Amino acid sequence: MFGGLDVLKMAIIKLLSFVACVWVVSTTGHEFFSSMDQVMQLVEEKRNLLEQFNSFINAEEENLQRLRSGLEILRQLSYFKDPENPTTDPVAAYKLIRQLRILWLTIIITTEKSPYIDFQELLFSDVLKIPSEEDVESGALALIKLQETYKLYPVNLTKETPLNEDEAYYLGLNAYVQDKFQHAFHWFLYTLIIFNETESFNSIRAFTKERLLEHLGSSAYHFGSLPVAIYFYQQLLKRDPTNEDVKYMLKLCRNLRFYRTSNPDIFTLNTESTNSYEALCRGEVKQRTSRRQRTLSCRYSTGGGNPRLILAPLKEEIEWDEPRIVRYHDIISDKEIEILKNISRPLLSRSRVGSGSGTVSNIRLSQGVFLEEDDVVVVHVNQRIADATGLSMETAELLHVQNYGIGGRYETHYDAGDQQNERISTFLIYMSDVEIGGATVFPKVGVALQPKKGSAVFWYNLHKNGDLDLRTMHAGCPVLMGNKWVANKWIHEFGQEFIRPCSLSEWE
Ligand SMILES: O=C(O)CCC(=O)C(=O)O
Ligand SMILES: [Fe+2]
Repeated sequence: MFGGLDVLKMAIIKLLSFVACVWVVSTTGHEFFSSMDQVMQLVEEKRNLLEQFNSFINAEEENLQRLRSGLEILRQLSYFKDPENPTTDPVAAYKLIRQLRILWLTIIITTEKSPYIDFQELLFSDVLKIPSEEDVESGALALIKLQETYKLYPVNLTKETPLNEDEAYYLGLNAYVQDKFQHAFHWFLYTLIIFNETESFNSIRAFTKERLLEHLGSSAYHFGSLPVAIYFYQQLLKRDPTNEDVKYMLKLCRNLRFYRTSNPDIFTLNTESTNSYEALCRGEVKQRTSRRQRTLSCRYSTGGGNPRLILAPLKEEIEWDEPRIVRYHDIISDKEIEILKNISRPLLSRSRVGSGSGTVSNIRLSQGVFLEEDDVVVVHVNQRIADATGLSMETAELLHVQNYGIGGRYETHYDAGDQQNERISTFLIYMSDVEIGGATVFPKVGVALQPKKGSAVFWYNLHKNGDLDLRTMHAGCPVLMGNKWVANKWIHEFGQEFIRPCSLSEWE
């Protein structure tokens, strides 16, 4: 059938890697898409590349000039002027030999390697940080994931930054190979609209209209929307009447229509919640929970008479009662945040999940770093966490700074597992606001906490008896717009015995 789905998929995968190869110059092993801050630093890389590229073109122009004058000299040589009647004058012979030799050497040198060798060296060095093929591909998948979570059509997603046909087509292909046929269809449709507007301009594209129609038909077919598939296959057949594969697909779709009872609407994204995590990320908080949230209170806290807090009490807000989630406002200043970001920037690397050194996973799209107490700001922040929570930092982990990238997120997880000396509690500092998305959500209890720069949220992951509190399952929602920075302090059980006495009760 139609070359078979697998064949079509293989062809798409090949095309994807081809497109990525064309777009991407080199792979430096440096990852961009998982940190918005790293993406923003690409502006600097672009400026550097622009300057070097300009110098390269100037040098190449000079080189061409030299080659042209060499060609002119060759033409002028009397020997070449009259090959029928070559001269026997020894001086002319010597002159010819010498000039030819010099010219030959010049040609060799000027054609063999670029006069501006520094540029080539720069292109293939680690100095210039260029996005890798994986960056382009993962960035595309992150955009599709954003569409899924926030139910976005291509027009919604591209409101700020329109995409050209090739970019949109590439996103369609990425969605298609991930079996996300509805999103693939919408990207191909978006591509078709631009294609039709620009068809007369004869622009160079990575695909043909026939290919696009085939993908539209195929995405609709796999989604189960047979009438739409038939429509696009018909369009394709009009342009390519002898295409046997299309005739076969048309026949197949028409036959299947008799047996299928459902006809899913490919044009409308289903806004019913697929899971409560995504619904919370979209701000769909239940009436009941939002009312309960409103009854919770705010107060000034001195951490039970902590001398450091008597003069500057903390602004404490109860965000949720069970499990208790407390927000501390203005726990860290903008200046301290800038310092923490500056220390972290050069040290960031892709976040991992799991025990030990962990593994890179799409569940957690961000870059992070654990900060030693080398800087006084890190020491002060750790001290403030100790003051606010009243807990010992003796066995706590180092302060972990995180920056999220394109569609950056951390899907539902528990901070604690079932090891010894578990993470008894989490102190999560928001080091930025987030324009859209990026909330911290607790799907089991229906809580969504919006990042607010300078504030922090705190909760216990364990009951007093040491068992995991299942209600603390949480997630960092995908960032739709903004550059989200957080800092985590994970506080462990050991050392808290006399501060938070354990309980034998099953319920505490
Ligand atoms: O960024 C967030 O909102 C949550 C981060 C988180 O849960 C974590 O890093 O463990
Ligand atoms: Fe977490």
